[in-house]
Amino acid sequence: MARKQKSSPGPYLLHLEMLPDRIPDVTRFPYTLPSIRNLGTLAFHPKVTFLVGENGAGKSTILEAIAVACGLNPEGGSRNFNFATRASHSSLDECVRLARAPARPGDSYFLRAESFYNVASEIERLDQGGGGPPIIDAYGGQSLHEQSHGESFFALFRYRFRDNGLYLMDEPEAALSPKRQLQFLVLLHDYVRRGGQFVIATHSPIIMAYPEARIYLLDAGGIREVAYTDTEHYVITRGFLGNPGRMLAELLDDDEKA
Ligand SMILES: Nc1ncnc2c1ncn2[C@@H]1O[C@H](COP(=O)(O)OP(=O)(O)OP(=O)(O)O)[C@@H](O)[C@H]1O
Repeated sequence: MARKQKSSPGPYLLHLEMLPDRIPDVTRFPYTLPSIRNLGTLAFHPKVTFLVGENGAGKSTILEAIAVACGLNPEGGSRNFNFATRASHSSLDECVRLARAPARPGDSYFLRAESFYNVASEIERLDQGGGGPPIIDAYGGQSLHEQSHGESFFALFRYRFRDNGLYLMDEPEAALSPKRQLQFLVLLHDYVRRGGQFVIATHSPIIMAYPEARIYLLDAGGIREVAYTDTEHYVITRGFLGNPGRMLAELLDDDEKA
């Protein structure tokens, strides 16, 4: 009988490489997106890789392809989840190659903020079936549906993640207050020290400040690495908070716009 390989600290993912020969139709989604057309090779940071960019730039599409290539459910969850509530995910996972390091993660999980509700429902459905310890115990024991959106996210980060884990997260900040986003950074740092590797799509200027990370910006030109202080998220937030009155006056000056 094959023995389960022991987990060891990351990194687990080295790079993602586009295989242009496998693209079925360059005129169709997702290959029309500049970030995907020009994906080339995306080298992961050994600890944390951030994907940032405007709404619709293709961050979720790329993260989903990484998740599926890792054997995770495109709608989110651990390897044990295989529910599907929507028709299909993109075919991008079939047109990329994921280069892996020799180390094996002891745990992997795909958090999609947009479908975390469905993950919570699936946990309840599986736990109603009985047999074995309740899955919800790994999330702190309290039904995720009976907690606020932010509390349930935080229960996942705090209780469910493990040492030597590979974690893919799509907008983990979606439900978190600024204070909880700071606490998220503390947890992130702890999991990184315990061997974890993360790939995170985010709009949060707080979360993307994590220092042991690489930031990739997806835009009309494709994908490129950027410094934290060069991101629009940092520049716009800093400009706004530095002088909200001035920026509001510029934005809301009806006379000038009319
Ligand atoms: N199944 C689909 N068919 C056609 N177009 C799609 C499909 N799914 C997503 N798109 C489009 O592809 C683009 C990229 O979507 P994606 O969700 O990857 O963006 P994103 O960078 O994660 O955006 P956001 O920051 O808003 O979450 C969007 O313009 C979206 O409308």
